[in-house]
Amino acid sequence: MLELKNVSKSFGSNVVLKDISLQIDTGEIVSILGPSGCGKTTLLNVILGLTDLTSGQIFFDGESLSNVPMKKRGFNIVFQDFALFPNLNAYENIVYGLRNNPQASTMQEVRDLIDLLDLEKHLNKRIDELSGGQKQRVAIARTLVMKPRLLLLDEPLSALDGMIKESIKARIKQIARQFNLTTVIVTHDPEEALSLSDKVLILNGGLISQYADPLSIVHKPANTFIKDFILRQLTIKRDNIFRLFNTEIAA
Ligand SMILES: Nc1ncnc2c1ncn2[C@@H]1O[C@H](COP(=O)(O)OP(=O)(O)OP(=O)(O)O)[C@@H](O)[C@H]1O
Repeated sequence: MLELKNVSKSFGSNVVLKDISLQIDTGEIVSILGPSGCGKTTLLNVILGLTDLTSGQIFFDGESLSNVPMKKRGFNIVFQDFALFPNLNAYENIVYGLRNNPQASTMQEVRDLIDLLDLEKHLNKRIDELSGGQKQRVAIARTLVMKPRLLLLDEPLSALDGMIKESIKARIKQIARQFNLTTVIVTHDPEEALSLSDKVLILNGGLISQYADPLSIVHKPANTFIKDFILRQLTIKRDNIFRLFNTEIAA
């Protein structure tokens, strides 16, 4: 279980995270959702250990991470731009981390991941020969071979469209379930957050606006920000699609 207790973060006089307390159970998928600049990436970086806290504490399975540096946390992140090595092919990217840590995964486990992410036919391709969805799957495989205790994903779907997005969503869910892997995802898209996650953490101005399961957010919004910002986007989308499907074509 990941637990944040009264976490705050300031950059100079800019207070970006304000007294964030929450728990994420092992194996849960949690999305961090909110408008631009509300502190989503900062919260992800604070969990990862890339950014120091100003105050508060983070615990993982009861252990305080206050003095645990990023490399020793056993957490791993997939960055928004995938950060793949352009001079290596897809396979070399996937196994890159095993160079210094060969015991992290067996070759059979690597093969199983390649299979799970349907990457077999792309292994010899250069990174610039891969589509966005294929790059994303290589980036996820590269992270999973290291067997992270916690998987962090920064806007994993924002560069993808249509059915590719749906297929990556399904794979993220499958991975979290299969490996019982706690997964934290940053997104600015309410539909994505509510359809992908067990729980959604909605931030507004660095404060928790609501932290609940998707159905509670939709049916019991905690405040006007959730109603006016988050739910309004969804109802407009729903109504647009509903109108299209319910309008007859003139004969
Ligand atoms: N290293 C930094 N130094 C100074 N200020 C920073 C730093 N990182 C983030 N900030 C500030 O913290 C605030 C929150 O930024 P953050 O990137 O966490 O927001 P976000 O919700 O992820 O935004 P977006 O959706 O636009 O990526 C912003 O005002 C930003 O300018």
